[in-house]
Amino acid sequence: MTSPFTLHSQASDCAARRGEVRTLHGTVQTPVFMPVGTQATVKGVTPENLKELGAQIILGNTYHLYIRPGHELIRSFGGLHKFMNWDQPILTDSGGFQIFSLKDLTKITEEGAAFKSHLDGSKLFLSPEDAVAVQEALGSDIMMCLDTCIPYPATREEAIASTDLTGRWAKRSRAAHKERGQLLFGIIQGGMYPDLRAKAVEELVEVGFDGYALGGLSVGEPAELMMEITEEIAALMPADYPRYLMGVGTPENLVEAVYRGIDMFDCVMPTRNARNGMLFTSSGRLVIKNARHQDDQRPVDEECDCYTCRHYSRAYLRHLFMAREILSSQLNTIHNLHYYVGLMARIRKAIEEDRFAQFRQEFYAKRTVE
Ligand SMILES: CNc1nc2cc3c(cc2[nH]1)N=C(N)NC3
Ligand SMILES: [Zn+2]
Repeated sequence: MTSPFTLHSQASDCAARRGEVRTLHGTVQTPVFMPVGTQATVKGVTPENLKELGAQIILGNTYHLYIRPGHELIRSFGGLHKFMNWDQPILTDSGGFQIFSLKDLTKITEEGAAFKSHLDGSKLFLSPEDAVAVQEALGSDIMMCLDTCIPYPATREEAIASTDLTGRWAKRSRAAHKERGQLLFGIIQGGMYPDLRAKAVEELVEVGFDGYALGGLSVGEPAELMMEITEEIAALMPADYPRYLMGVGTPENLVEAVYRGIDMFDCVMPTRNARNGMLFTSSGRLVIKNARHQDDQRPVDEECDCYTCRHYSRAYLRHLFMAREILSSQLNTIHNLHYYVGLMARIRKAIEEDRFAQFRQEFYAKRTVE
């Protein structure tokens, strides 16, 4: 198994590292934040917007695309890249998390997950092999194994049973994957039990994957617990392979997880919060509908050079939000994604110059409560 990851530099005073992941559609510089494009679109922005703000790689979702429009239709268009006009890397999540988020999940057996479509209630089934086949049809650069997500909180017995099943499914996913350049990442489950997670790392490394993801975090557990587990398990994940923390997180979470050795992140926060009028800035968060922005001529963030901050005032963005204008979501999303992607670029530079611990201190010093 040759790793797709190259380590460029390791921080001298913490676990942070600077690297790159080679994929079929290009090489991704890490640490990296991946904008979420669940249904073959990063909501509210075009691929050109994404390139302009510096996105290297985006996320798609197997469950959603399997349900609608269907992976066979996307395959007939030459895959997801052609279908959505994005020619850079795409990572597709396996759907494990979405299936487990469905309220009326029917049942999990050794064979796979039987569930009802959230669209029309039709009965569906995905085995680990199906999830690999769907992602091969989508043509994603990085595929995720189908896993079972453990709710928080969960008993140790529940965590053991679920984690063992995820391990057996991982073996089947690997066996089902035809080596065609697409990468396949394993997902480490184990709930909030570090010993179960450590065992899961060992088993997945034994099977052999192109990268390893920490799953089942950011599921409602306290942030301290998420960081504790991240710290302990990241140190056990192979240093010469990509480390991906799924579904995380706030800007602070990203800084703390990079500090502990994580390379890859995805989170709906910058895009979802943008649509809800919550904007990230270098000094903290800004709620655009707040009356104090009504006649404020300044941009969202004086330190930001994104398209939105170069052309529009807080007053105008507040007006668009209050009027429920479509442009509100577009401009707010451009700004928030630019902030997240820009934060990762500043983190990469700080690690290259071996001053990440100092960067981390300065990052917090600037955060005032908005
Ligand atoms: C928002 N929090 C979050 N935790 C996750 C955890 C997982 C995931 C997506 C997540 N998102 N996808 C998986 N396939 N498994 C684990
Ligand atoms: Zn901006």
